[in-house]
Amino acid sequence: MIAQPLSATTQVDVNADEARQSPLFVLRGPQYTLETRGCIAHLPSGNTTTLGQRVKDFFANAQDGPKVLVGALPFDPHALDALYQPAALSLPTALQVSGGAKLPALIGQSQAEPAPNYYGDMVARCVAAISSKFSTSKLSTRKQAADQEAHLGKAVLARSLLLQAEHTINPLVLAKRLERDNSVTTYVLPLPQAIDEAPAWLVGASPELLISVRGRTVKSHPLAGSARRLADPHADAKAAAALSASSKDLDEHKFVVDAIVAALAPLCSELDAPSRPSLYTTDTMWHLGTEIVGTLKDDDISAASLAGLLHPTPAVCGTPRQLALDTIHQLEPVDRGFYAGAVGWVDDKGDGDWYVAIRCAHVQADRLRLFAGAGIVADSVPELEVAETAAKFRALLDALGVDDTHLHALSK
Ligand SMILES: C=C(O[C@H]1C=CC=C(C(=O)O)[C@@H]1O)C(=O)O
Repeated sequence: MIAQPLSATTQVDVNADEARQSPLFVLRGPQYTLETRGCIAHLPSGNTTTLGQRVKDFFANAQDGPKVLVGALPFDPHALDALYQPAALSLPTALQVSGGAKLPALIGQSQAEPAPNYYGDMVARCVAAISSKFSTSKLSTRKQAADQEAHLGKAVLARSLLLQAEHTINPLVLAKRLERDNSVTTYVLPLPQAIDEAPAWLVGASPELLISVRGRTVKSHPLAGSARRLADPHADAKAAAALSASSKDLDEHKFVVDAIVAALAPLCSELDAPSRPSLYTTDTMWHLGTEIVGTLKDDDISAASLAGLLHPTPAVCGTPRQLALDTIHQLEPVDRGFYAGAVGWVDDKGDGDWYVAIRCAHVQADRLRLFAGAGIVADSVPELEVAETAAKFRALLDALGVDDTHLHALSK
């Protein structure tokens, strides 16, 4: 559907009410922008294992309208996804937001859930649960341990920050602020909500491509292993060099690449993944990243079925998957919902792009819940993971104009 970068620009005037009446989906990345309006039909919801088949059945019986489904997968692969066929695709748009591009002021104290010290305790408990078979000094026994599916090697633990605004937040204004970082893909999409609740949105700026399909070409760009960007260029370069050389971060990264390669290899005639990650940077974070590129054996495999197969990768969940999911459910006090899920689109030919739904906020009326997670491995240090998650909130906090002096909840 979107093979070429689009360049035309139109202007639309959108306020929060219109956005609600006409569900608006926006995915804006360095290569192209996809915007959709309205909703013709919902994909019957289900879990990741049935996603590919449901999408296929949907397009086999699709009504008139754009032959594309847009939406989100929740973090929990057993929970229900939320995809729909939009009524119209818009050209790339310079959003003119009614009332100017203002966000309401934040009021009251932010609330960290869990509190940072509790998060540190969660990390310590997780490190204790990680099998010594996975310690970086014992890599030779690691594959054996993973094969047994019995030993936890990595789990990604998240925390959240609740913020209260003076009045209703327009999700499009927040997305527009996030767009200032052109290394990320920003997204805004409506989320399922209870009938008596205000409209809910997921708004974020993801640096991480879960899967992209164009014809038989597949790409994935997993990230794992992080360091905060620093204002001083010399210190910033040192932080990046330290990240590249960190055995703990390289280890954390390898879990993700191994899982994606293992899932894609049986479906590809060619698959290329560099043996060492490279540095990837956003305005606020350094990451280790690996570009994986392959050729599918079969035309019949859609971006949706691959997203369902890969999600949740060890970049947001852990290894082995089920054990990591159990650990996350035991330790995290707040349900992730669609944070650490995936957002994207798939068309009737199977092409599509799905991004990992990180660096985001769940926005509902005048409240925002920001999420940030960090990969925990045998060598993780609780205080450093508290600091890393604090740094990962920065993308959203900068967009909201919140500085550290107003944010006691971030690290205390
Ligand atoms: C889970 C998140 O980040 C993932 C992506 C990049 C680096 C990560 C890390 O270094 O832990 C995480 O795996 C998040 O930002 O909430």
